[in-house]
Amino acid sequence: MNQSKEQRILDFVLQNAVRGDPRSVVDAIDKYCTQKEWAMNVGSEKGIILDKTVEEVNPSVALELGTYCGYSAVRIARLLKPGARLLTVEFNPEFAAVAKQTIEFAGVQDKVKILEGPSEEIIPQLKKKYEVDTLDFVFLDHWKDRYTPDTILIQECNLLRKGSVLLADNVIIPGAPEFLKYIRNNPRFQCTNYPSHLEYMKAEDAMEKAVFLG
Ligand SMILES: Nc1ncc2ncn(CCCCCNC(=O)c3cc(-c4ccc(F)cc4)cc(O)c3O)c2n1
Ligand SMILES: [Mg+2]
Repeated sequence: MNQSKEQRILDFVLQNAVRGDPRSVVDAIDKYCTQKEWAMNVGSEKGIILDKTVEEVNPSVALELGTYCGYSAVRIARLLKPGARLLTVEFNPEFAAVAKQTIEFAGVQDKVKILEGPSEEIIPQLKKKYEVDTLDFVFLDHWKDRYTPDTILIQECNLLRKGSVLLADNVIIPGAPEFLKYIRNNPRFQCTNYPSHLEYMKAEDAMEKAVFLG
């Protein structure tokens, strides 16, 4: 049965990156997706915005919605302090399997837990089943029309604390206009827009940061 694009990306990582070196895994995926096949990883330019935000927040508990091949999970996990952890949600089992191998090859598996299922099911389980008190950082990179309902659900589940940071990918392409309207008009969030470009392309994109004010 012929390979998926995600399998081809993983094979390229296994053959071109260095086991235990997260930077080499990130660079290998960026190289493959620049030279061979486009894929919806956050990419190197928006990845720097992600890195800077993670370093600023220095989260003990981080949540990612939309794991895909594990590119941003590796980017986030490599920056986490000892004992800190990333929970990443992916409902496509094939993507989750590729991400698991990418994360293990990078050597960050002890910091990352892949939760398979739709975000709307997983989020209400975080406190009891996954022993989360509050989330310090949330990276939204899943269905763009789930950004708003999941941000509301995260608040309803009492998962945010004063200073929790949300960072949303793709607010221009594919776009999350309803999320921007919701979050920018919500007095409980302080928003900042970071213009950038669609991964591996010249088209304009942006990320939106929203700090929960409590
Ligand atoms: N609820 C729930 N819970 C858990 C889940 N796990 C996965 N999903 C489904 C997520 C499906 C992938 C989401 N990501 C994107 O769609 C995406 C697209 C583009 C893009 C595409 C074509 C273009 F021409 C231009 C830009 C670029 C990006 O950077 C993107 O992130 C879940 N859903
Ligand atoms: Mg994205």
